[in-house]
Amino acid sequence: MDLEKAQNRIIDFIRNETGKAGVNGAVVGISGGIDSALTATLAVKALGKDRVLGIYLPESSLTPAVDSEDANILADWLGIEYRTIDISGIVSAFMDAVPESKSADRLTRGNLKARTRMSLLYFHANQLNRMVIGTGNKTELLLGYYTKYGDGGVDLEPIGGLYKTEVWELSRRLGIPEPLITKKPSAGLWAGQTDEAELGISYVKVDEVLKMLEKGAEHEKILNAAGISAEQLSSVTGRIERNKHKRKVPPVPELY
Ligand SMILES: Nc1ncnc2c1ncn2[C@@H]1O[C@H](COP(=O)(O)OP(=O)(O)OC[C@H]2O[C@@H]([n+]3cccc(C(=O)O)c3)[C@H](O)[C@@H]2O)[C@@H](O)[C@H]1O
Ligand SMILES: Nc1ncnc2c1ncn2[C@@H]1O[C@H](COP(=O)(O)OP(=O)(O)OP(=O)(O)O)[C@@H](O)[C@H]1O
Ligand SMILES: [Mg+2]
Repeated sequence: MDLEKAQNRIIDFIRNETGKAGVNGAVVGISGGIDSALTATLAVKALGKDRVLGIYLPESSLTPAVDSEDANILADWLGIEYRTIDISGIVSAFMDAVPESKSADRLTRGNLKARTRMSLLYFHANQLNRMVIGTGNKTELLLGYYTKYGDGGVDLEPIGGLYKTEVWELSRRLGIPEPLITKKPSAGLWAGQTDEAELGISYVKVDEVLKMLEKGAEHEKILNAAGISAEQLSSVTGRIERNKHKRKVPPVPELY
């Protein structure tokens, strides 16, 4: 990939889409992770620092302190307006109102957190006449590795054409502070969660696999070239298949 060209296209995309929508700017959830860091950086290049609001949305009992430091470092580096809203009280009020949620599995509870963050970002977008800028990369979008209407509930996906490994490359090129680039990717939905452990494969390998699948390569060839197990490959293809619905608008029955 020509990263210079990709960067310019993404910047134009953000400028054009927000311009067409007639909004005043962007709202981005800043987690201290690299996807949001790159997205916010490109949004600032497209719109200027005064039109990008970054919101850090920790859960006090769970989010590691390093995320707060990294989110702060990024916001300072970009010079954007930055707010912090703790989601713990909202999530626990939900749990109190829905008693069975306390015994729900960690995935169901985790998705609730992602959807709580989405609601807070849209609150600000509504108030300020801005768009919610998503941070999904191509790897996540292909795998459906995001919460439907949670972190997937956004107005634009500017880095949705970049594989995760390309997110790292472009981030280095733009001089994003290194600790955010080397940090292990995590959705932060439960204690100790990391993307690669949950997916059962590294991002380097999964990107290799996704690129080969995109070119229509045979599974046998992919197994040999990527050096992964048949179980890892079927887990990847299973995710793609299972999560196809996330990339469609909800179906409507034909009545005539
Ligand atoms: N065929 C179908 N057609 C239409 N809708 C269908 C469907 N199958 C399920 N559904 C709906 O989709 C729901 C399941 O999807 P969803 O609610 O998204 O839940 P699900 O895909 O099960 O879980 C989200 C995954 O994304 C990961 N995640 C979330 C957030 C952030 C990040 C990150 O990297 O930062 C990662 C998370 O760790 C988990 O692995 C079902 O409850 C149902 O409502
Ligand atoms: N604590 C948080 N504060 C604000 N936004 C958050 C928080 N956690 C998640 N989000 C939002 O959800 C998005 C999806 O999370 P995801 O983990 O995929 O991206 P990331 O944290 O930016 O990067 P990484 O994959 O390196 O962890 C984030 O980019 C961010 O917009
Ligand atoms: Mg993260």
